[in-house]
Amino acid sequence: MTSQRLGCIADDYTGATDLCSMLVRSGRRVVQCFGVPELASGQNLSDADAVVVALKSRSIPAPEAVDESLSALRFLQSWGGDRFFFKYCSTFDSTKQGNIGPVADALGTALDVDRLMFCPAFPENGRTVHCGHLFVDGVPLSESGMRNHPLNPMTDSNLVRVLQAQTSHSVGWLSTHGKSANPNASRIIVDAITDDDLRAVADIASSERLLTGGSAIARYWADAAQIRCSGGPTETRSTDHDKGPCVILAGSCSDATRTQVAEFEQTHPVLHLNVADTANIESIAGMALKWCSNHWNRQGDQPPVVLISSAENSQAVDAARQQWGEREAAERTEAIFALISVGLREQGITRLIVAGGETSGTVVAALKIPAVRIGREIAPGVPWVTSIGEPTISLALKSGNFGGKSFFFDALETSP
Ligand SMILES: Nc1ncnc2c1ncn2[C@@H]1O[C@H](COP(=O)(O)OP(=O)(O)OP(=O)(O)O)[C@@H](O)[C@H]1O
Ligand SMILES: O=C(O)[C@@H](O)C(=O)CO
Repeated sequence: MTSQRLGCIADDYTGATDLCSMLVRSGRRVVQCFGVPELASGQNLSDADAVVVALKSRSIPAPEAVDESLSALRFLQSWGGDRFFFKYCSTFDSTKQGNIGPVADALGTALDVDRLMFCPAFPENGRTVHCGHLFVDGVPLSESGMRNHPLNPMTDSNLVRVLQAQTSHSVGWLSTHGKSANPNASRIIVDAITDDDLRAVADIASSERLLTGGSAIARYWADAAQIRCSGGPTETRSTDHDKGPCVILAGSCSDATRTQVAEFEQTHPVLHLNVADTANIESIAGMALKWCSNHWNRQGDQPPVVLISSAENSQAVDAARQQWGEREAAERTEAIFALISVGLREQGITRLIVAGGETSGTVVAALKIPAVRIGREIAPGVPWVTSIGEPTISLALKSGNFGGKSFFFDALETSP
C-alpha cells in the first residue's frame, strides 16, 4: 500500500460529514475541518489518511465558492495531500450560475487536470444516475422533492444539461456498461445505479489526481487509488460524559426530518419553536433553554433526551417567512439555534444531534468547533463525530434528507 493521502473539499458541512463516514468505512483515519484551517493552527493532522475541508460554498456566488475552494486546496496541498476529491450533493444541488462547474474547473486548472469525471450517485441512499439523468428513489430529480428546494431548486434531471450551463468545457456522459454520449468531452457525467457500478467507476478513475462526486464513489476510489489506510476509525467514545442528557436540534425543513421528528415526538419531549413570534431571539432561545433545564432537573432512570424543532410543518415556515421575509426568517432561526447551542454547552450538555446542513453549520460555528474526528456510523452518510479541542462534544450532523423514520432513536442507540 502506498502512502498517498487524500485531500477533500466539500461544499457543505453535513455533506462533508457524509463523505467522512464513507471514507472511514474502509478503515481510514479521517479528520473533518470546518472552514479552511489556518496553516499554522497547530492542529495535528499528521496521523490522518484523509482530511476533509468542509465549506459552506454550495449556494454562495460562484466566484466566492471558487476562491474558498482554491484556498482549501492550497491548505490540503500544504498538509500533504496527493490526490483530491471535490464533494457535492448526491442530488447535484446547484444553480445555472454554479457552483459545481466553476469550482471543478478551477480545481482542475490548479491541479493541471484536463479531463474531469462527475459521479454524484449514492445508490445506498436512492440516488442513481442513468444515461446522464439523476433519479431519487427511482423518481427523476426534477419530479422529486428537490424541485422545491428553497436555495437550489433542481428542475432538470439531465445532468449533462445542468453541468453544461455551468462550464465552457464540453460535457458528455459515460456508463460502465459501454454506453456513452460525447465520450471525448472533457467533463463526463458518470452513470452508476449500484455499488458495483461505483467500483467499476473507481477502477476507471484510479489514476486520476482529482475526482468529483457524491460521497459514495469516494470510498471506492480511495480504495482503488490506494490511499493510505492506517486502520480503524478514531473511537468517539468519551469516558467522562457517557450518556449524559442529549439535545436534538432540528432546523431542517425536509420531509424526511419532519417524519423523524414526528416519530420521536411519540415518546419524547419536543419543543416547537415559533419563529414567527416577534419576541427577540434572546428571549425565544432563553425560553427554550429553560424548557431543557427543566428536563435535566427531573429525576429518572434514563438521561433525558429532548428535541427542539423550528419547522414542524410548512405552515410554520410560511408564517415565519410572511412575518420576516424568506432570508431574515432563516437567519433568525439560525441565530436562535446558535444561542441555544451555546447555552446548552454552558449547561454542560456534551451530546448534540443536529438536523439540516445550514443548521449544522450554524451550531458548529456558534460552538467554535474547528474540526472533528469521525466515529461510529448511525445511518448511511451520518456518523457520530467528536470535536477536537476542549471542551469535547459529541455531535451527529445530519443532512436534512438522510436517515430513516427512526433516525433519532438510531442515533441514541449508537451514541458515544
Ligand atoms: N420556521 C422556519 N422559518 C423559516 N426558516 C426556517 C424555519 N425553520 C428552519 N428554517 C431555515 O431553513 C433552512 C433549513 O436548511 P438546512 O440546511 O438546515 O436544512 P435542509 O435544507 O432541510 O437540509 P440539507 O441542506 O442538509 O439538505 C435553515 O436556514 C433554517 O434556519
Ligand atoms: O450527498 C448528499 O446527499 C449529502 O451529503 C448532502 O450533501 C446533502 O446536502
